[in-house]
Amino acid sequence: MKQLETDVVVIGAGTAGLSAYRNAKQSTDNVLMIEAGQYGTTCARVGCMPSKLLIAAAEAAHSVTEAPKFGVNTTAPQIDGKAVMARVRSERDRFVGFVLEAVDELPEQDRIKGYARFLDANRVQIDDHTVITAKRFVIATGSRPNIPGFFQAFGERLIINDDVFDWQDLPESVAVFGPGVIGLELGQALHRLGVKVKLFGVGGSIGPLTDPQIQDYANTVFGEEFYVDSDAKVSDMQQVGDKAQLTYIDHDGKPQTEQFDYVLAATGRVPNVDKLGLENTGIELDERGVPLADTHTMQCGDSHIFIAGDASNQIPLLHEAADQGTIAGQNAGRFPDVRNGLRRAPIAAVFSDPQIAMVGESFKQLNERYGKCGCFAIGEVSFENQGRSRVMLKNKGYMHLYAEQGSGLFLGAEFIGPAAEHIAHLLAWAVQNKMTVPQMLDMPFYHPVIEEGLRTALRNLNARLKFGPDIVQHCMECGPGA
Ligand SMILES: Cc1cc2nc3c(=O)[nH]c(=O)nc-3n(C[C@H](O)[C@H](O)[C@H](O)COP(=O)(O)OP(=O)(O)OC[C@H]3O[C@@H](n4cnc5c(N)ncnc54)[C@H](O)[C@@H]3O)c2cc1C
Ligand SMILES: NC(=O)c1ccc[n+]([C@@H]2O[C@H](COP(=O)([O-])OP(=O)(O)OC[C@H]3O[C@@H](n4cnc5c(N)ncnc54)[C@H](O)[C@@H]3O)[C@@H](O)[C@H]2O)c1
Repeated sequence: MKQLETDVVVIGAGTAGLSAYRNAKQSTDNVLMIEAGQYGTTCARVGCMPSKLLIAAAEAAHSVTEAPKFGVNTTAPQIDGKAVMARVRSERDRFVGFVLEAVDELPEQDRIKGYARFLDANRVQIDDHTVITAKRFVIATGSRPNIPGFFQAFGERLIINDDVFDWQDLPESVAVFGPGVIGLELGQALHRLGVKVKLFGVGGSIGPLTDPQIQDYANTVFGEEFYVDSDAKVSDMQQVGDKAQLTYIDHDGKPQTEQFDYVLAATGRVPNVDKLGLENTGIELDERGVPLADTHTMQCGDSHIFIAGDASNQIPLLHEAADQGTIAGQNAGRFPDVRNGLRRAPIAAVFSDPQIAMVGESFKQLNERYGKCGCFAIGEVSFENQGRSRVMLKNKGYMHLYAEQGSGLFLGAEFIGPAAEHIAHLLAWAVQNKMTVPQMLDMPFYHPVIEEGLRTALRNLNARLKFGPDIVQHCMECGPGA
């Protein structure tokens, strides 16, 4: 067994780990980064980027399908599944290539391949070849799909997102379990690419939404386009030959038995912390075995161990992994001088159509914080008659904005609608700058743009905060259709 000594060990070379490594190096040269799997990051290999590539192909197909509604007649789109998947894979490989180039540029002696496991609070063993003694650690081991055991009945017909992006061709049919972020994005994209898709959930939730009214709207909109049952009753799961078979109760209450080429499990993700030997470190874990870490320093208790990215189970998104990696890496590098890092306003977007976005505090978080004191107001707008959205035939959507009574402080938003990824940025910047609703209404709004819908919701919110009059229907100074 090889023995090494160093100042900082970073476990995991994903987005959080790479960022932690770079930042720790600013304080000490002695940093080792351990990677058990392939370099290239989850985001580039099997996450953000290939999913958006598949969605882009689906959008291209959908715009052809929609063209006759503008008087532009076309034949139905001819989808070449092999070509779709070839582009997904080749562009994905390009993105992965950039990461690999960056990793290659790091000093070879700093990179160790193998699975790291804590022997005690200052030693990790890598596979069966190396033991490293270190003064500080950053855990950046990411997450993996959480697959309920009963799905094993589908045998090799059961797949996860990783498998989709290695397809050589599109299948004929897929049952997707989990109408969360991954299930919605991939399920709708596959449907638009001509794959027969049925999307099953539990408990009625859809996407990351917590506001019941926006959830209902989302359930209706997606259900109008393809089969979505976010509170499904599914039984008799099994593999039959080369198909997955299941029985479900359809929207009319009738049992249906159906076969699919694949069952895609998109039922949430769990942090990769269970096989790390954390019990040997003495740090405090929550009920799910995840280290309790300060959200501003990423420090586990008052220990010399830091955590970042999906492993922390805080906010499993790419930009959060990068930020947490920066904070954890800086603090591990200069420990015991531990400092608070920048945590930005929460923002999340789902690349479905219509898109979904969450900004600041969610409806659920606000209710937990304020209880039933009536201390926050909700402003709303429907995008169904919003001018620019109707022009583009993108007029499906509903928005809720939240602000504090008395101060008018803008707190957050949940919405589904056109260009939600962009509007979410305006709103997140407003949250981070601690803007009030009147201040947001002082900002410029062009015409005709989707943001005019946001202005209507802000005006409605302003009135409900008792800061101004209710919105005027068909407001003339707003421009036609605003
Ligand atoms: C399908 C999908 C789509 C997504 N789309 C988006 C999106 O559009 N926008 C967005 O913001 N986020 C998206 N995400 C989430 C985003 O990909 C993750 O939040 C982010 O990649 C997490 O980065 P990380 O560094 O924590 O983990 P990873 O990049 O997974 O890195 C963890 C690394 O640790 C290694 N490792 C694990 N255990 C050990 C060990 N014991 N020893 C050594 N190495 C180990 C792993 O091999 C891995 O390389 C998506 C995720 C998925 C699955
Ligand atoms: N656009 C993005 O930013 C993006 C895209 C994809 C993934 N992600 C990240 O990845 C994370 C994981 O995504 P995810 O979609 O796997 O998780 P998720 O938590 O968003 O959704 C899981 C869904 O599965 C459902 N579910 C659980 N058990 C089920 C069962 N037995 N049968 C049917 N449904 C079941 C849940 O009710 C929920 O709707 C997300 O939280 C997000 O942070 C982000």
